[in-house]
Amino acid sequence: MRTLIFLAGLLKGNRRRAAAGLALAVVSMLANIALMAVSGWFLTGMALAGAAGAAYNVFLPSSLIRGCAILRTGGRYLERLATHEATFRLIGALRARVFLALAPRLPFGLPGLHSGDLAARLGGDLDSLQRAYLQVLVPSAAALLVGAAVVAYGWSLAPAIAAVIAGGLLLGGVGLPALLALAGRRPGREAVAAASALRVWAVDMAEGREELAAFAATDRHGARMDGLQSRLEAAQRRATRQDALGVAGAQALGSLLLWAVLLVGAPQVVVGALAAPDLALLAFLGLASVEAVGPLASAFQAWGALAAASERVRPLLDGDASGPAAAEVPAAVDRRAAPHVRLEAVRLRYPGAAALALDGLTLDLPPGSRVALVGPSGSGKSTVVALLAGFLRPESGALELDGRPVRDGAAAAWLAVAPQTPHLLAGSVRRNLAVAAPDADEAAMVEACGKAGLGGWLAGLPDGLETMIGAGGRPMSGGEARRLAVARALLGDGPLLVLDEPGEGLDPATEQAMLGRLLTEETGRTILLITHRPTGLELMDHVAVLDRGRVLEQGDPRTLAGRDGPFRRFLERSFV
Ligand SMILES: Nc1ncnc2c1ncn2[C@@H]1O[C@H](COP(=O)(O)OP(=O)(O)OP(=O)(O)O)[C@@H](O)[C@H]1O
Repeated sequence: MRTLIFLAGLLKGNRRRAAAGLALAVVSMLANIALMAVSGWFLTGMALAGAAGAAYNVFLPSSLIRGCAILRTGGRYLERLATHEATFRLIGALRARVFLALAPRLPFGLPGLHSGDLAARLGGDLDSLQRAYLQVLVPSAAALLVGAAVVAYGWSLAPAIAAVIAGGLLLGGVGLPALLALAGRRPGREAVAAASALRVWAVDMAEGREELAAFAATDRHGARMDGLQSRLEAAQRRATRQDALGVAGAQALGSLLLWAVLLVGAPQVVVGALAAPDLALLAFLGLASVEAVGPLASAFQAWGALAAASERVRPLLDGDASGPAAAEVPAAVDRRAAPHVRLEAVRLRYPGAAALALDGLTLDLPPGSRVALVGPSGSGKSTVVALLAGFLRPESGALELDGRPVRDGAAAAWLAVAPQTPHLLAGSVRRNLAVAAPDADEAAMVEACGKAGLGGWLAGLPDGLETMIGAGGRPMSGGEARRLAVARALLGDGPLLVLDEPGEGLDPATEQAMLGRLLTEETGRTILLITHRPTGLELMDHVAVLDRGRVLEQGDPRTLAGRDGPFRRFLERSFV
């Protein structure tokens, strides 16, 4: 039921087109059934008239037959157009909805979800859902409407025969499909689960190939993938076999229904209660009406895979409600001037985590200030950045901008972040830098690289800014990638500059020089430096020592260095 409500909800905004598709499906089905029934009636009537030597008006039935044939062909064509159009719109809207719901929750909002699994949900599962309307909703609704119309018409001619047809349709439309659906549930779920697991393992195989080779685990990993592939194929084979059984069952049912109608109707013809042409009409009506319920077998069968896919896609959309809301940014902000940012007693937990990552953290970032967050690994430094960027939402406490509590992510409008593990786009150095400043010229890019400590690296590249990096390009060390991210942040005009471990991979002297340059040249910007190294901290206005999500000590670095406290111990590399 939940699946049905979910699927019906997907048609929102597309209901008129979907209803038109259904109406056309009903019309073309009825035209096909009428074509068969009128033909049977016409041939029998003509044969009887011929045998009796009586005159017979062929014009009305033949034009009816021609009309039905045209209606059936035209209706089918238009139905295909309408239903496919509705399907493509549905899947387009669904993909956009899922993506928009996911975007703000990545990278932290989907705990335990492997990227391969996510890819499977965004690929195969969404593809399965696109069949919901075409393969399940339209055939089911059409079968109901057409079946009711056929039985009602049959009832007006011979109630007993109509009851036989109704029984046959129920058997073919409910009994047989329900049986197949029950049998198809397991293979359907198994196929979805195996396809998803296969993707997860394939992604691991591709991304972790070096580790797998180093531990001689490639063959084992490959064997596991072979096993999953066999499971997938076995589930698909079983599903196909059941599909074929469904089609064969529906055809056999049509023939049986024809005979059953003749058996029940013949005595009525003999006693004169029913005209022979009408019996022929009803027999063909029974045979042809099976067409309406035939697709239900595969519809019910597809239900297993569909229910599994909708269960897997629904949680992605749950983010609509639970993920961070769009940042609340005042309409007229000057994005060149940093606001006064303050974190007030923020308590925060990662989705699904038991422990608090920030535990009552208070931090002040006045405009133009240079603030450092220091502390051991896991103390919560990068979490502060994720909070400012709006990826995470505080459990309690507040993020304040210019003294006003705001919803999470509002500070992101002013941010320029050089993250700890930056993502490099596949493309040139220029393309990677242009992400932050599409209009920056070559001189500005070279200058930013120089400031970030990448001047020598860039000068040593024969193709300079056109050097290809990222996936398939030139490999960069972790430190180089991080400094490229610093150059990118410097090129952007966000006045709230956040540098997460920018000196990693540099020797202390080079790191000191780079930080010194940044801090003296980037005037006017607020700088939040995140580090677990002591280099350059004496250049900061303010440092906060973090441990387990709490500030142990904060203040002017020169004052704190002279005091026997956490900061002094941190400088002495004994941590707190
Ligand atoms: N995605 C996540 N899901 C759950 N817990 C997380 C996640 N990321 C970090 N944590 C936890 O939150 C706490 C703070 O992590 P954070 O990355 O902010 O530390 P850090 O001080 O930046 O560490 P490092 O110096 O190693 O980068 C740690 O206990 C960490 O295990």
